[in-house]
Amino acid sequence: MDGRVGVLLLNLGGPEKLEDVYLFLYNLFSDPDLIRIPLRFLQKPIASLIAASRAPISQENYAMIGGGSPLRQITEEQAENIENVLQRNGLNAKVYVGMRYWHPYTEEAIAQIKRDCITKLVILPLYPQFSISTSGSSIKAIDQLWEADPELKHIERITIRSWYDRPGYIKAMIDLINTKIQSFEEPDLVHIFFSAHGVPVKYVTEYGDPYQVEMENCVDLLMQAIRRDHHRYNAHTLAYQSRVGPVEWLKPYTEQAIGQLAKRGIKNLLVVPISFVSEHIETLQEIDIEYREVAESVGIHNFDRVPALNSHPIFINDLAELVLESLGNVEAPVVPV
Ligand SMILES: C=CC1=C(C)c2cc3[nH]c(cc4nc(cc5[nH]c(cc1n2)c(C)c5CCC(=O)O)C(CCC(=O)O)=C4C)c(C)c3C=C
Ligand SMILES: [Fe+2]
Ligand SMILES: [Fe+2]
Repeated sequence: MDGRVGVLLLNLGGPEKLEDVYLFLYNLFSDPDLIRIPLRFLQKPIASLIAASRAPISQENYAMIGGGSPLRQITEEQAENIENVLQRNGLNAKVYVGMRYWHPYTEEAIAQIKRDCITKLVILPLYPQFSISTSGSSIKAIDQLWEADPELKHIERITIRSWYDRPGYIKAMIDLINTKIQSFEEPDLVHIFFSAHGVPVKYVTEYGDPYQVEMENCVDLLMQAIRRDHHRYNAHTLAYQSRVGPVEWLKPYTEQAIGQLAKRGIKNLLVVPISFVSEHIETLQEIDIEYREVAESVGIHNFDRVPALNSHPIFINDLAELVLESLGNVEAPVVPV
């Protein structure tokens, strides 16, 4: 292959220390793809107000998980592991991490990509399902960097939008779900509860975000695979967590759905975080602490969560294979880690 191949993993980023929380939130709320302030010149002043008002509660939450987000470390490990699988398959590519709202920022990654004289870049968002608010926002930021810098035009870009239907991703998820189901005393009675990160309803109804459809398809694929192994597992729910602000978000909301299931007599709940592939505050604090408390308070005492994929080998191999396929190298199956 001519030139040098790079792979850029996109992610959200998270504060590494409690002192970072305000600036991280300010970056997040300054993004018009995350909250749209109709008057553009008010975006930054309003972002600083919302960030200041949310910072204390957000800091409390980060304090509960050790004082910062583990996202950077996990994403850097994923990058290293994908790079190793690519190398083993004869592709001498370098894998970079570009975060939207914290270090290493996407801009920093692109600057390094330029210095490394990369000529072909595979852009791979670490969100299985596409949303305007996540992958969309990061891809747009990259487009803007390309428009602003003529030197970047020499780098060919291959952008992967979403990949929730990849067989390796599904297989790795099923592996984790099955292991957890078997750890319950009565595996047949386990209700599988998919908890996705929410978005405001108008993203789907007004802005055309495919997020909800991709999420529902993803759950269907996972349930089909689970039923192939265990014919009796029909019981599942998809709900949406982590809403912020006063507007309506996708429903059902996770905490309300847990209450409804308790009313139906469900006693065994296995939560599957589904919109994100790494541990972060929404799994470690919101599900493991907040939603566990909600479940306990309504009488669901057998409550567990499936771990995030992080560097699950089946998942890492699948992402490497996805990169190879996007480059047209499909002849050989990947040599696994
Ligand atoms: C697919 C995943 C995610 C979607 C969709 C998403 C949309 C979205 N998020 C906010 C507001 C906040 N998100 C925050 C943190 C955060 N968000 C995601 C993922 C998605 N967000 C993750 C993984 C994280 C945690 C990162 C980490 O620290 O590890 C936060 C800050 C935390 C807090 O204060 O609760 C906010 C705020 C909106 C408004 C939105 C859709 C429009
Ligand atoms: Fe979020
Ligand atoms: Fe949250």
